[in-house]
Amino acid sequence: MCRAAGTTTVVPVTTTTTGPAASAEELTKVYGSGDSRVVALDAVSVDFHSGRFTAIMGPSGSGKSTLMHCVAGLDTPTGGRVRLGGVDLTGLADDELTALRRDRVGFVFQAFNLLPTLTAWENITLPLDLAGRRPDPRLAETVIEAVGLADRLHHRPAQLSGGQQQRVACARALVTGPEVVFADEPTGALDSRASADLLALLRRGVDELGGTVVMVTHEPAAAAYADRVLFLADGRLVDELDGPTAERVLDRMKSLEGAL
Ligand SMILES: Nc1ncnc2c1ncn2[C@@H]1O[C@H](COP(=O)(O)OP(=O)(O)OP(=O)(O)O)[C@@H](O)[C@H]1O
Repeated sequence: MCRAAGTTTVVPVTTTTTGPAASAEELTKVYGSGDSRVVALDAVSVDFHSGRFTAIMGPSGSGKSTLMHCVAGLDTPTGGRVRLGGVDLTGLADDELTALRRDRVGFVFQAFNLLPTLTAWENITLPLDLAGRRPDPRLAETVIEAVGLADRLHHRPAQLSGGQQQRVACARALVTGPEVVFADEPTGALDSRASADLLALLRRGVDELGGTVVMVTHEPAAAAYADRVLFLADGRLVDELDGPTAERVLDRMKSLEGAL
């Protein structure tokens, strides 16, 4: 799964720190061949700006997860380019991609993916331990305060509610100070109250920690926490909305689904 601390893989770092936190250029992903060929992404170009919260929406099968996985270095594109924190992912070897994900990216998945034998605190600091890094005390304190679990840090995941577990996963994603946090349906397994807490936490990660969040969601109310919503249909970027409200997102989704 993860690499042990002390491994020597070094991710190439460019000297440029301006520009988007991540970007895709003419990104194409094709699965299968012949009769089972599926074009999941069809020449998608998009920038994910630093310090912004972007939601990705679209009908089922439109390519949302594929886009996120390719930009996060979890999946390899068929064509086009991905840049993440100034690094061109094209042609990186597997161990370089692993190191890049470990050092520069945070993930929050629908299934919380916490290690059951570790406490909340040990789960939160696991990526740092694996990278042989110590938590930045100020960042750790801010994250723990934001997560609101100061009195639960020594509990194991089974002793926490689903909402609390997801907030631990979110803290784990934020505590490394990553270039981008990628969240794939992070509220999919939560009730509305726990969803609101989690989304507020991601929002604070952007507003107070200067993070960059990219989130795939089906829920207009969740997308309304973002600064910008991208809409995919049939593997193409077909629309976007700045300063979204749940109503406006729902309207766009209805017109998209009506057009299919
Ligand atoms: N590993 C795979 N092998 C073959 N086809 C795949 C694979 N992964 C995804 N696809 C196909 O690629 C297309 C896009 O899938 P993707 O999961 O990115 O869509 P999505 O918008 O995230 O869907 P959902 O909202 O249902 O999760 C779909 O037609 C899907 O069936």
